[in-house]
Amino acid sequence: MNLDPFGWDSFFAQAFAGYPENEYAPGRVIAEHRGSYGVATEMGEVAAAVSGRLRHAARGPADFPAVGDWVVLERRELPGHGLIQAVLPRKSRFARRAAGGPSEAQLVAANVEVLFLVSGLDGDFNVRRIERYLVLAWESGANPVIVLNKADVCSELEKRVQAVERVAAGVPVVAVSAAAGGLESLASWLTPGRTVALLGSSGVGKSTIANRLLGNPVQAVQGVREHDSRGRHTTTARQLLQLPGGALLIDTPGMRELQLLAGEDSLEAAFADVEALARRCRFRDCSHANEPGCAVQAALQTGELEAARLESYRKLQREAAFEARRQDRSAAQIEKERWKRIHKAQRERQKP
Ligand SMILES: Nc1nc2c(ncn2[C@@H]2O[C@H](COP(=O)(O)OP(=O)(O)OP(=O)(O)O)[C@@H](O)[C@H]2O)c(=O)[nH]1
Ligand SMILES: [Zn+2]
Repeated sequence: MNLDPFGWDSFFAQAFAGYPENEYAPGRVIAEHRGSYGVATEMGEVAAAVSGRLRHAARGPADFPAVGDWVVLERRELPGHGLIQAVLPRKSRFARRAAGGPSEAQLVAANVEVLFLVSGLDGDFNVRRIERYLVLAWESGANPVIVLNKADVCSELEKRVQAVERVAAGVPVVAVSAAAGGLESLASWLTPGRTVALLGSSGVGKSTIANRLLGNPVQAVQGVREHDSRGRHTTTARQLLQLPGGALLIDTPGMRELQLLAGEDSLEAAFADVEALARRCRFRDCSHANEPGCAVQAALQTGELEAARLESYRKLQREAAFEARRQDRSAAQIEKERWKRIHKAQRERQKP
């Protein structure tokens, strides 16, 4: 099987070049179930597990494979058994706080190239929330595209698109209606072999868009997710899906739980306008409260900067600072958790 349709390219080929081809084969993680992986390889899809070597070398959850990762498999074990020896460098990564305890980031997806940030144009419309998602996008390394859905029920379309464009800093903004119209305006990002993902709050239409992109409603129901009796989503195993046009969609439940886990750098990227103003303040450590010569306050006066945007930036800065303190754990604690994981894995293996 040719791996190009799964997104194999020169970036990954170069990373794989260090592994002898007669011993190792590359593959892409297309599904993850507690500790085991579905991996697409030249020999077809295999069920795979991480090797003891990888497990022991891992410094944290982020060193384990995630959906979308390209991994290095032991060739002699294929196609019957996939043994993952290494994870190739990532183009992008999406992390969330690991469940249970003060643990470090856990990956929910890797190597997303285009991230559709979905927002509703209906009563739920919220520019501040879009700002937050943009920070997340910059943090991940994927290229964001802002998708404003439900254009069919929006009476002030132009005004809202412009409001978003003002905070988007050059990120493309498209208005669509997944339910009523088509998604042709997303086509230019859906090129063969390119990996995309949808991110946005509950109810904005991510499932509707995913089903539309998948084209075949029957396949969409089976392949993506179904609403169970309680109206909640249940998920199936396949999490990296091939769209009819050849693009790849990562659709994992983990993406739904993503919260801001951003560093200062991505904040600065998302709020470059405020940063540029702050650099013009008279005092280097200006708090932009009531210092003389404050360019930020001046911009608020002229209306160049919206007070809500500044407040949003401050709030996100506080969160980032909190997160940084949380992640600043001692090496001993990381080591302790590593051993806990190893022992747990050993117990799992010993189960009949
Ligand atoms: N009017 C209108 N409604 C839409 C559109 N797209 C989706 N909806 C509706 O919005 C509701 C939520 O859509 P979903 O696709 O389930 O939203 P979601 O983002 O997947 O939500 P979660 O699964 O909770 O994360 C559904 O009732 C959809 O029918 C649209 O373009 N226009
Ligand atoms: Zn200032």
